[in-house]
This record gives sequence, structure tokens and C-alpha cells, in this order.
Amino acid sequence: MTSAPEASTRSSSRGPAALEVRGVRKQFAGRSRRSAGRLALDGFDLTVREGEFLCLLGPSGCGKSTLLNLIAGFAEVDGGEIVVGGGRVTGPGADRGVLFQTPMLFPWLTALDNVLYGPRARHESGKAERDRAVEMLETVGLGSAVHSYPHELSGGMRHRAAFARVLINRPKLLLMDEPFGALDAITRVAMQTFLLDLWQRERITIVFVTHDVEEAALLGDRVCVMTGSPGRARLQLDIDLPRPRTIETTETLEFVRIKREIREALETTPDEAGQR
Ligand SMILES: Nc1ncnc2c1ncn2[C@@H]1O[C@H](COP(=O)(O)OP(=O)(O)OP(=O)(O)O)[C@@H](O)[C@H]1O
Repeated sequence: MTSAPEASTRSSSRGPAALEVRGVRKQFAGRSRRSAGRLALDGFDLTVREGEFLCLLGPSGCGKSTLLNLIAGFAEVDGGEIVVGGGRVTGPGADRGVLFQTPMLFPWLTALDNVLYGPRARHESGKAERDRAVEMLETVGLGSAVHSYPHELSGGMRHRAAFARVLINRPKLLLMDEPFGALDAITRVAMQTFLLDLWQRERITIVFVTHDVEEAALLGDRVCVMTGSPGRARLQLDIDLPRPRTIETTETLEFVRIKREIREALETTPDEAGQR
């Protein structure tokens, strides 16, 4: 096996760590006793600072979702460790909110009851929680749709309701797995703007998986490009573009240069990278 190249890192180390992924290994079992298992991640290291917006990019199958699931505590590491807010991850927790490409909403509950689902599961169902749930829905621009059911909401509105559902738990870390991948171009831009506003207001730490180089360069403080088979961090690149970033940002020469650098890292095979 080709030894993985050292990730070329131009990232700063400012601020305390919100997330530390240390030498993580994840192996999936083969289907039968004879078939080889799949080494999805090996020796994976990543540090994300408090309040940082990190975008994770890589070829299909390189282990992005696996990494997010491990950080979320939905699966266990086979080696190394993951530390969130100073505590080792041993399972899911309210300190980590997860958003997927398909918004996870119960179709039989209104937007308000969907948002209240988490607090009610923790037996917190007083007036204070209800007020906070309404406030969350207002924060995501759904103040007039609190009593609407998911099928009565547009795609973007459903995404925002799912945001509110996660935000009510006051997560320190937001894990997003291609959240806008299935949206049309206009709704996608609206959701990116919404997310950046929310992030700048709340200063939540975000790990955001995307296939879209432009989206990563526009949203992230830093982009981590992964190699596949097994997944490791190849390039970590600070995106020092001024904020707030808008559509005009995407027209600057610096933005084009950053996109080229990310694309070149994505297109480099692990063997080529190892020879550098
Ligand atoms: N539950 C599982 N059992 C067996 N193999 C798995 C399982 N989950 C993922 N894998 C394998 O682990 C590797 C990484 O998968 P993962 O879904 O994390 O990749 P990804 O980078 O998120 O891909 P994509 O960009 O296509 O969503 C793949 O080879 C996949 O087949």
C-alpha cells in the first residue's frame, strides 16, 4: 500500500479546539468471512477550532460520511480517538447536531412539534421550551409556518425547520453532510446565505461535507481535502477571503485561485501526492 502523503497544511492554530480527530481508523467488515473488509479511514487527523467553519471535500467513497458518523457518535472508531469539547466521543450527544441532505422531520408533526421533539424527549416541555422553539423557527424565517406540516413546506423551508430542530439543542458542533446537495440552484444560494448569517451570529463550530468546490471555498474558513482508500487528510487550506462573502466574492481572482488549488488537490492521485 502506498504510504499516505503528509497533509500539506497551511492552517492556523488559533483558538481552543472544538474537535480533535486523532489517528482515527475505521474498518468495515467484509460481507462474508472470506471477503476482505474495507478500510474506510486510517490515521486520520483533523483539528477544528471553536467557531471555525471547516469544509470537507474528497472523491466519492473516500470516507467523508464515515468520518461525520464517527464524530456524531453513530459508529465507533476502530483505532485512534475523537474528542469534542475536551471529552472523548463514545456515542451520540446533544452537543453535536447533525444535518443530512434530506431534512429529518417527522411528517406527522407540525414544524413546532418537530422542533420540540428533542426537548420533549428530555422531558423538557414547559412554556419556556415552547417559546424557545417558536423563537428558533422565527430565527430560521419560519415564524409564519410554526403550525405547518412538512408536506406544506418548500424544500428550503424544510431544511430550515430541520435547522431549528437541531439548534434548539444548543449544539456546540454542527455536522452537515451535503446538506444542500439536493436543492435547486436558487434555494441552494439562499440556504448558503442563511447558514453564513446563522453561523456568524451564533458562532457554532461547523464541519460541512460537500462535493462542490465553489461551495467549500465560499463557505469555509478552511477546506480539508481528503484522499481515498483509505481516507486521510491530503490538503488543509485556509480560506482568508474577507467576510461577509457574497456572490461578488466568487468573481474575485483570489477566489478563482483558491478553487484551482482545491481542484488540483482533488485531481491528484494518492500516488502522485506521495511522490511530492
Ligand atoms: N456500513 C458500511 N459497511 C461497509 N462499508 C461501508 C459502510 N459505510 C461505508 N462503507 C465504505 O466505506 C467507504 C467510505 O464510505 P463513505 O460513505 O464514508 O464515503 P463518502 O466519502 O462519504 O462518499 P460519497 O461522497 O459518495 O458520499 C466506502 O468504500 C464505502 O463503501
